[in-house]
Amino acid sequence: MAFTLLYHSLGPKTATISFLRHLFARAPSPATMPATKTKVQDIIDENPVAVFSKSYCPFCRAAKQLLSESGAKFYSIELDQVDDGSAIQSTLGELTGQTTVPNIFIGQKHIGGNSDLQAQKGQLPNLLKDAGAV
Ligand SMILES: N[C@@H](CCC(=O)N[C@@H](CS)C(=O)NCC(=O)O)C(=O)O
Repeated sequence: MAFTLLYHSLGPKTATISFLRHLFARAPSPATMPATKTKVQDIIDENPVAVFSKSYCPFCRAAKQLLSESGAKFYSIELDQVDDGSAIQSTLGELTGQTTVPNIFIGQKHIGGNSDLQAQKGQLPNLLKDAGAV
């Protein structure tokens, strides 16, 4: 209907370009999809420790190992094994400025990646206690 109106008022070529532009301008990118943003925020809010991870990532393994050795209960999601993994990763990029995994939150506070977690090893017991993760 919208295309027919455009076709008659603008002509076939301009109508096609205009219609396509309209379609793509309205399509939200995965990162801006409200459902993904809500899902990411819920994961952060509902878990004392949240690790956004990938199953094959050695940095993710090291981060989860340190958390386990520290006695922390943590939530982790493997972004390479879920359908919305890349949308979640984009949303995390918007939220934290970090586009790599692992992307770690303790007590709703953004810690960063594995190197950031390892650098906070000394403060980790207190951080985990304050967050209610141990
Ligand atoms: N310095 C970072 C390195 C993290 C990193 O390079 N992760 C890789 C996966 S092993 C990554 O996110 N690559 C981009 C991607 O998977 O999209 C850290 O310590 O966390």
